[in-house]
Amino acid sequence: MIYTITLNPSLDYTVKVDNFQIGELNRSNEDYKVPGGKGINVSRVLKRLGVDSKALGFVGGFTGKYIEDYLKDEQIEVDFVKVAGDSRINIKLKTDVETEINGSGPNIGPAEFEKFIEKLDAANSKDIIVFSGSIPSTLPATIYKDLIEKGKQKGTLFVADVSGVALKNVIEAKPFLIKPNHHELGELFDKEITTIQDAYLYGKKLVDSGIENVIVSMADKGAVLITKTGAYHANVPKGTLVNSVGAGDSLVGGFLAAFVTGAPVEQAFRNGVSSGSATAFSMGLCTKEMVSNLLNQVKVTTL
Ligand SMILES: Nc1ncnc2c1ncn2[C@@H]1O[C@H](COP(=O)(O)OP(=O)(O)O)[C@@H](O)[C@H]1O
Ligand SMILES: O=P(O)(O)OC[C@H]1O[C@](O)(COP(=O)(O)O)[C@@H](O)[C@@H]1O
Repeated sequence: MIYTITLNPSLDYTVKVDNFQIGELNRSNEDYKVPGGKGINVSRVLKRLGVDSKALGFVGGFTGKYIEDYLKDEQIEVDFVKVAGDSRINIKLKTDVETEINGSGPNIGPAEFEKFIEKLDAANSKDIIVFSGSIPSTLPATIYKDLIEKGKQKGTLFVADVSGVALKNVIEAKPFLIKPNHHELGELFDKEITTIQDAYLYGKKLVDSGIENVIVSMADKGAVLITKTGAYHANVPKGTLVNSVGAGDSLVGGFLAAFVTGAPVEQAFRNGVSSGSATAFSMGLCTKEMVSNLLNQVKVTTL
């Protein structure tokens, strides 16, 4: 089973405004709501690619109910711990550029945290746990690291798509795979990373430190995969950027969907990049059809 963990789920509210004027009354041309949060997006992409997963984390209030109902409608198994406050609303403003405002999310108390840990304790050596997204301020900043160290003793595989301090901490626990984007990798090393060569150099440092696989996603420059035995670059297919929200989560989902069928990591990586681009070229998340249509344009080359 794949468990996706979203500690701070969201209702993503996307608003399209042509000719946006700051400080004025603007009216949207189009707006829509979807459940969000990185782990939830991974579960939704996995489902679209034909792979089941279980979504864990914390939800609360009317927004939490919306998130849970939406996922159930998509036949995604959920096992969220309920909290008293409302799950956050993240605003994705689409003008001539993309602007995001992510909320802080509800408080999580010790009893709720304990319930979550019990649910996660069910995972065993056949399972994959995906930790994605920000850590609510009421939880320990080392939560991902602590849980990886504990779970690795049981043989569970861990994937992490996190940033900032959480990424720093997670690295110490040496998960099976991490997927920073080039900004997040740059922040980690206090260096601006813009080239494939730099993504490789700094990603390699992480593999040398003991992480098995590192994928550095680079938006329209594709992605770099570094493993213990090799390094690869994947280009992106041709297409028009429609929406980059969830592109990174789609890469992770696409990777895992292929990996669980027994595909080697380089092949899973190719499927991940195709999935990321399929999402970038769509208004919502990728579909299986789009991912397979774009796949033959994604070439994986050895670095
Ligand atoms: N403008 C784009 N054109 C084509 N593919 C894209 C674009 N932006 C993102 N992608 C795809 O999505 C993947 C993840 O995107 P990225 O923006 O690096 O991740 P994140 O959402 O985590 O910041 C990329 O590796 C690529 O496959
Ligand atoms: O937990 P964070 O870092 O605030 O991120 C949450 C946001 O990330 C997303 O999961 C999108 O992530 P990516 O664009 O990196 O794939 C949104 O759905 C959500 O609003």
